[in-house]
Amino acid sequence: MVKSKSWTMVKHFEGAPKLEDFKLIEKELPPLKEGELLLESVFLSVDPYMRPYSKTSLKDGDVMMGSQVARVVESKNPAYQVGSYYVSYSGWTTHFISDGKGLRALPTDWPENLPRSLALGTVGMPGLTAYIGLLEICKAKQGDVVLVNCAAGAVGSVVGQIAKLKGCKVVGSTGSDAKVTYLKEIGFDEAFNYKTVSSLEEALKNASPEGYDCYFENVGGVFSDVALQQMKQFGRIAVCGAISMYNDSVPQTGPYVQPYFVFKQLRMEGFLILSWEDKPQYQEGQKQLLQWIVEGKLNFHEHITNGFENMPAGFIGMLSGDNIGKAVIKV
Ligand SMILES: NC(=O)C1=CN([C@@H]2O[C@H](COP(=O)(O)OP(=O)(O)OC[C@H]3O[C@@H](n4cnc5c(N)ncnc54)[C@H](OP(=O)(O)O)[C@@H]3O)[C@@H](O)[C@H]2O)C=CC1
Ligand SMILES: CCCCCCCCC/C=C/C=O
Repeated sequence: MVKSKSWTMVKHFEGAPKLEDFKLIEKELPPLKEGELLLESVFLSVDPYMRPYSKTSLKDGDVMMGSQVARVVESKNPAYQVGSYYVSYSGWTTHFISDGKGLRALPTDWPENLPRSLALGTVGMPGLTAYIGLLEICKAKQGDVVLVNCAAGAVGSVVGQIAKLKGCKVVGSTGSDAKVTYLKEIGFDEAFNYKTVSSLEEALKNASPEGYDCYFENVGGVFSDVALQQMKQFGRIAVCGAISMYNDSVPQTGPYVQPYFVFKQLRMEGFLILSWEDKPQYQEGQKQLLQWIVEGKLNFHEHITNGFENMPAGFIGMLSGDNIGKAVIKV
């Protein structure tokens, strides 16, 4: 008998998630039936979407949603070999039984020397979000000035690096001086700490006096109000996330933006990476991201929390900005 541990959401979060909102449970898994396989999580992902989606997709006491890189430890399905690795959306759990549905194999040419955790980060959902959002939604091209916030995180750090590879000028906003230094190291032209600048408007103007062609939006709220005013004519905005608003129980109100959109002829589009998973750009993007890493053109950084027992702390830490690069839990 295999015992599986899972983290549940005790009750819906009010404001920022707290440690007492989570409970560790344990259950015995039944023996495998024909066609089934048993997997153990090796790395688990903590992502901002878990906060807004918990509101709409979980009820009190449910296991927290989420993805992992998992290894097959027993198989009664000839299509899945013991020892092979898959990405699965099976929630915050150490072991689970699958019939193979929804398992996504790691790319076959995965280099031996690359951590498999990258399948949750730069070569996984966040990396692909950056790739699709920048190239398909923002349609960034050589010479464009690109602005990205949450710039040192899993998505933002890849957005900035791809934009540089495509010949853009890149400006990043982030929440600490150490993160600003990191952004400069990975090639951002300009970076600033939004928590310490005296004026966001001035920081954006200093970084690019001529304004912005592309804005990769991860934060929303006040940042967005200020940034939208500095778009160039025909600017494109990819609305990827709004992390500054995820803990709100009362919606924020802000300045009305329609005049900027009319007189600057802006285009703003929200997107979810889930809608791209079966499109050719997803596979192409994954191949390209892996190749750029192998060629040394794309840097990655991971913020690893050790121990499944520390997963809630890792999640809370990521939401409050502890991470540079992708926040991952190592079991
Ligand atoms: N549309 C889609 O399909 C997808 C959207 N996303 C979105 O992309 C964004 C980035 O996600 P991801 O890269 O995984 O996460 P990150 O790795 O960037 O981690 C989250 C970061 O958010 C920043 N942050 C937290 N609170 C605030 C705040 N109030 N204001 C500004 N920044 C804040 C912190 O960085 P700092 O120190 O800079 O404050 C923190 O490190 C999120 O909005 C997420 O929802 C992600 C994946 C898919
Ligand atoms: C029940 C929904 C599970 C969603 C999993 C992946 C969501 C990725 C899109 C992220 C959006 C914002 O962060």
